[in-house]
Amino acid sequence: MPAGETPATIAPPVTRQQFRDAMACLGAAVNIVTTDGPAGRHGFTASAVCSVTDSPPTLLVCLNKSSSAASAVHANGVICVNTLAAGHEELSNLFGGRTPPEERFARGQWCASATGAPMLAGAVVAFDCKIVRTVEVGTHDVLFCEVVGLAEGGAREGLIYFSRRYHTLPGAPEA
Ligand SMILES: NC(=O)c1ccc[n+]([C@@H]2O[C@H](COP(=O)([O-])OP(=O)(O)OC[C@H]3O[C@@H](n4cnc5c(N)ncnc54)[C@H](O)[C@@H]3O)[C@@H](O)[C@H]2O)c1
Ligand SMILES: Cc1cc2c(cc1C)N(C[C@H](O)[C@H](O)[C@H](O)COP(=O)(O)O)c1[nH]c(=O)[nH]c(=O)c1N2
Repeated sequence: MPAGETPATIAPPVTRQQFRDAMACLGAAVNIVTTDGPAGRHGFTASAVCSVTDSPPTLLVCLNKSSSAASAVHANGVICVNTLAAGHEELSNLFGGRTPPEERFARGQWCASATGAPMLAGAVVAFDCKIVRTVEVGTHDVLFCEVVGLAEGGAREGLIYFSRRYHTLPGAPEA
């Protein structure tokens, strides 16, 4: 559409495909959300991650209820949100579905965070969290997560998912 023209509107009801096509226009950081505990180790790729409040430090993660990671996440009650860096595209796809959990962790270097959830060496940042509330909305559970620990991985270039593709973000200049 040429700049300055009125955008074409879509009449209700908005279909799933129309919604997805529109959401593909929103760039987002890519994260691997991990868990460990009595229900075992698991993880999934998530772009639906957002800051909620800084007091107490809280973020939210939207988790598809049909994900193979869902039961472990709920039972363990802890997650680590590992924000991916440039070069992590393959790892993102590996955690993006249809691979058994242990095969996912065969790639990348992982250590246990304070909550026990796997933390990725080389992530841009990692948020170690306890799940404090869960709200079910449609196909997803919205996990409200209190951040109990942080690790800055030191990776310089970021990774973003936009228009169904990965893009690299340049890092901040050296101080
Ligand atoms: N929030 C999510 O659950 C979510 C987000 C991104 C991608 N994905 C999954 O990753 C795969 C590839 O996605 P893609 O971006 O290349 O193409 P796509 O056409 O499946 O999705 C486009 C955009 O729509 C949104 N979306 C996709 N599936 C969704 C869902 N089930 N619930 C809510 N929002 C959803 C996301 O913002 C996504 O980037 C698909 O299987 C998709 O379902 C899921
Ligand atoms: C870039 C990108 C972004 C997302 C995803 C995928 C990819 C490639 N997926 C899908 C999710 O990772 C996938 O469904 C899980 O790995 C579960 O798959 P299995 O049920 O284990 O096969 C995903 N799922 C989810 O529940 N919330 C999310 O925010 C996202 N975001």
